Amino acid sequence: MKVTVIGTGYVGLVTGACLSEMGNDVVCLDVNADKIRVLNEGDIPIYEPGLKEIVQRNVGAGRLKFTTDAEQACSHGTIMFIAVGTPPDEDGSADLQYVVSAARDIGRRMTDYKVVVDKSTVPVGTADRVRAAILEELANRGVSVPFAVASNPEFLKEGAAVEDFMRPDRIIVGADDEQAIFLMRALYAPFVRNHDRMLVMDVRSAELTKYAANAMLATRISFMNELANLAETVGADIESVRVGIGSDARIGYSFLYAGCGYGGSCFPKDVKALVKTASEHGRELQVLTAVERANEAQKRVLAEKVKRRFGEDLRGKHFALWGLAFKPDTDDMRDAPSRELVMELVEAGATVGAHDPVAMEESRRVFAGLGGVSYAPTPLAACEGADALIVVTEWKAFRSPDFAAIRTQLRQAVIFDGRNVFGAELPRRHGFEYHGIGRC
Ligand SMILES: NC(=O)C1=CN([C@@H]2O[C@H](COP(=O)(O)OP(=O)(O)OC[C@H]3O[C@@H](n4cnc5c(N)ncnc54)[C@H](O)[C@@H]3O)[C@@H](O)[C@H]2O)C=CC1
Ligand SMILES: O=C(O)[C@H]1O[C@H](OP(=O)(O)OP(=O)(O)OC[C@H]2O[C@@H](n3ccc(=O)[nH]c3=O)[C@H](O)[C@@H]2O)[C@H](O)[C@@H](O)[C@@H]1O
Repeated sequence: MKVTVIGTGYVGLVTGACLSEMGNDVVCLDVNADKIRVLNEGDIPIYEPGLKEIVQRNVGAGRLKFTTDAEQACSHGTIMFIAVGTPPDEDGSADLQYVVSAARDIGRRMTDYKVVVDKSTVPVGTADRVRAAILEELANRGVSVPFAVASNPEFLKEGAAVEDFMRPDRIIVGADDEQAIFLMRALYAPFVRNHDRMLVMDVRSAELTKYAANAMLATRISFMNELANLAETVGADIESVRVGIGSDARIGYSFLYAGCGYGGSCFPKDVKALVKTASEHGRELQVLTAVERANEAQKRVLAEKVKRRFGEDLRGKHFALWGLAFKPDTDDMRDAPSRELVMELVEAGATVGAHDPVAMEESRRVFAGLGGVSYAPTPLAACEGADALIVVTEWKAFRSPDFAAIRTQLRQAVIFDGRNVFGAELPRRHGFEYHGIGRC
């Protein structure tokens, strides 16, 4: 099938690459010429396990092309995915300017039937705005071309994006046009071969399903983080509590890890956007408002622990930081808890020596101009001369460290474990003072 993907970020690039891997003829469009140049040179602009190989294979096979030429891209696909960013506006609502601009790009050029698919995470009612923008452009041209607008939200996780796209739990399609539903079923059939996991529903329900999923996951995390803080106060261990409740099949184990707050480009912005959508319709989402507030507070927990231990004035103190990305297996630092932590430490006068397996380049960009942050080539090197080790991201490479070697590097044997990767016992046996999240 001929497919166009507008936007080659985490979602667009994975979508285009995986669809071409299944034999589709895909053209990916982006306004960012640097990204397209990198892609055309056979590299990928993000770190995502397994993606580069798929991109290279399908570019080589001629099934995957990258362009900045809207004319070429918009005349190509029968199915036109919109996978551009929907960042938070100042008031928390999703900024739809890129989605609408992509829709206009399509409307300005389409000459035959298209299924325009919202893959970006967009508030309820956006499909209507996309349809209106396309109709307006067609009217400007004085032509009438048939098209359908469908919603097909994406549920992939960064770091596991290819696996999630190739083996989805479900594929949600919101559409009311029979031809669009038929084409979407045909496109996704290879991804759900063993049993059909495509759920077709009305467009508004599909749009809301995406926010509901992210909001539910964020709620579980904030719930556990609040309980973790309580566990510390009452002398309980949140890890025991996690296993104790996760074993109830009605609850399950997923997304119950307490930590230093959820980050990334989606949970924070999507929770805010859903709260905003509700308020625009005169409704208050009390649970989600609290989820967001709890997460904001949780992102400060590590800095508070450090200050409780070393004092409010951190001048002359140096800290080793393991992990900058908002989660393992990505270089993405959007809304990462490390950002707030580094800012708070540096503002209090401390210096930071950081290590992350892939996000150090991104970090240099994020903290450009901020003094006091240096980078170490290995986790151990980051510990040299530090007053404590702080773990922010649970990369696998951090999970079984050589505690004896770390002790020789640190000035003081103190660990703050923002992701509970070590557990208390092992570091304590090595003579460390251990501060986890919700650990006794
Ligand atoms: N990052 C993730 O893990 C997931 C993201 N989403 C949603 O998918 C959407 C995209 O997210 P990301 O891929 O992370 O964003 P991103 O910021 O990585 O990529 C968006 C891309 O769209 C391009 N773009 C913007 N306007 C354009 C236009 N008019 N024409 C062509 N290209 C244009 C930008 O240059 C950029 O390369 C968002 O709505 C997000 O909430 C959904 C599921 C997972
Ligand atoms: O809409 C999106 O963009 C995506 O958002 C999340 O994916 P992602 O943000 O890539 O990563 P997650 O693995 O969900 O982690 C998000 C944050 O929650 C934190 N987290 C996760 C799980 C947990 O138990 N505890 C916890 O604190 C992580 O450390 C991370 O900061 C969802 O999991 C995806 O299904 C969704 O498609």
